[in-house]
Amino acid sequence: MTCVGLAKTYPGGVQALRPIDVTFAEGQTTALVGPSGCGKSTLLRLVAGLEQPSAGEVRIAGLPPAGQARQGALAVAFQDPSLLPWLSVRGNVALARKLARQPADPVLVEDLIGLVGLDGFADTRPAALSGGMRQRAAIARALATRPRILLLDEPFGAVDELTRQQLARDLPPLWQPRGTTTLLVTHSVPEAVMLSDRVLVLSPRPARIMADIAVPLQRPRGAALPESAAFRAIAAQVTAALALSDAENTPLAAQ
Ligand SMILES: Nc1ncnc2c1ncn2[C@@H]1O[C@H](COP(=O)(O)OP(=O)(O)OP(=O)(O)O)[C@@H](O)[C@H]1O
Repeated sequence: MTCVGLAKTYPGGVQALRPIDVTFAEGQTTALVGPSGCGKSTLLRLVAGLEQPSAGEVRIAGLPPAGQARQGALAVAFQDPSLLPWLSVRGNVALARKLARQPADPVLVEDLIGLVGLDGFADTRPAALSGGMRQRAAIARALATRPRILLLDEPFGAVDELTRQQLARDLPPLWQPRGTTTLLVTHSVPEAVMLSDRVLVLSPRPARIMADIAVPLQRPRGAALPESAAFRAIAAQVTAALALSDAENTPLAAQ
């Protein structure tokens, strides 16, 4: 997946993204971190085909993103999960396959619901779930089509800290062995390092890539990994790059 000269200025003149050139290797997970409002979600929405670029383009296996989403090859789980209120968790997860015209796979649907920790809530409707549970349902839904590209925008934002850490350990094995290319927006440095093969640190708005940091830590990654020297060294690198990015913050960029 490649972004070539990808830039976005919103109607009204807010420049969110400077022209960005970046290639995401197949099967890799990349975390996007940067100051609030810098343009991380904009980049994700452009890659998802939910937003049109002002310049440049996104290519996924040589094609624009829109067609990929329709075929279920590209899936998103965003911070505010848009689950259908009249369907149960199971119904929402299963619907993703139907919309992508993939055959029903009840076993996969049950497996995913269990893996995100919603066993016992498969028949529950979104209104009766907590925010964190809805986010987990959205992750299960995103994985239901076995996408090649997975876009996660602060997917654990409403999840408590312990569950967050558990999801950061348990979820990557769901997509990594399948060669899924994953982009993850997060505000948490430990989460970025735990989940990814690469961390991109973005500048204040309009975003550009300030640092491109490799995360060559072995998988699977266990609960003790954040205590290791290797993990801490990478986290320190990301934190230092974020501090540099913050230092660039002008009153204009902070608006
Ligand atoms: N639809 C829109 N119309 C106009 N401006 C927008 C729109 N969406 C986002 N913006 C602006 O573009 C800039 C980047 O927003 P974006 O949501 O991409 O940032 P972000 O890095 O994801 O922020 P956060 O970390 O706070 O979620 C912000 O100044 C925002 O106000």
